[in-house]
Amino acid sequence: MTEHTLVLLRHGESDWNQKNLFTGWVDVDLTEKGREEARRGGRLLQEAGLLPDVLHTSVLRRAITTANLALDACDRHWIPVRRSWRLNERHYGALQGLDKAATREKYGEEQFMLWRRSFDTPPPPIEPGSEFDQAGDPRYAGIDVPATECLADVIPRLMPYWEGELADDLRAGHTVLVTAHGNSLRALVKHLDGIGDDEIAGLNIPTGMPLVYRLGDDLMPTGPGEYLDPDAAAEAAAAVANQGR
Ligand SMILES: O=C(O)[C@@H](CO)OP(=O)(O)O
Repeated sequence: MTEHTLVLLRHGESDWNQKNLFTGWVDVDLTEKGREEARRGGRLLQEAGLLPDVLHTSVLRRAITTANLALDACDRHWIPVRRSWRLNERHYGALQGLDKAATREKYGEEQFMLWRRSFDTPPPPIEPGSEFDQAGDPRYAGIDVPATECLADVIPRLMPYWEGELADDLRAGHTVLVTAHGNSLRALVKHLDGIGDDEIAGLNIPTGMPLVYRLGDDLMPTGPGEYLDPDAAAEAAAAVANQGR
């Protein structure tokens, strides 16, 4: 059996993570802390001898910049890159741009958590033409930009990319780095770890922490995914879980 290596990396802290705003498809930048998280992610890869030889990113700046900084830190800035909107964060609908704590206060804990973490409750749809609507953005030309997405909506738009471009690179023997987002990575980890629709609410992906999977020929994990710095990852995942409190 050949082992295939997949490294998942959520982008470093973004401006809107720092401000505690729902982000989704809004193309915000990294904070200085987020940039340092990305560089540290790259150093962890280097120390572990896990040097990616192909990169896949979303089309959002926070994932692209994270990948650039991480790869620069491990001297892999030159590897081939593919980008896809299919790796984008889930679209947060009308919540994009809203403060998480104020939203929790206004709608209550239960509704807030249904929108944030339930498998199949989408946030209210974004108003067409409103400030954070991406419909006219040239990078999405020819794509039906969603008006909102729950995790159940992310899976069918992500899986063709997993089964296509990502599977091809993994099967070719490459060490594949995917830099993406909290919820697009939750969807991928749900598939890899076989997490049930109810249990997925408890999964939070920390920013800037490389998560490594060894996959068999069927491209399913041969063991649990492992964070390169498990203690820091657990602490950072708890901080994500507590956003809005
Ligand atoms: O706002 C978002 O787009 C996501 C990730 O930052 O937030 P949450 O963790 O609340 O799903």
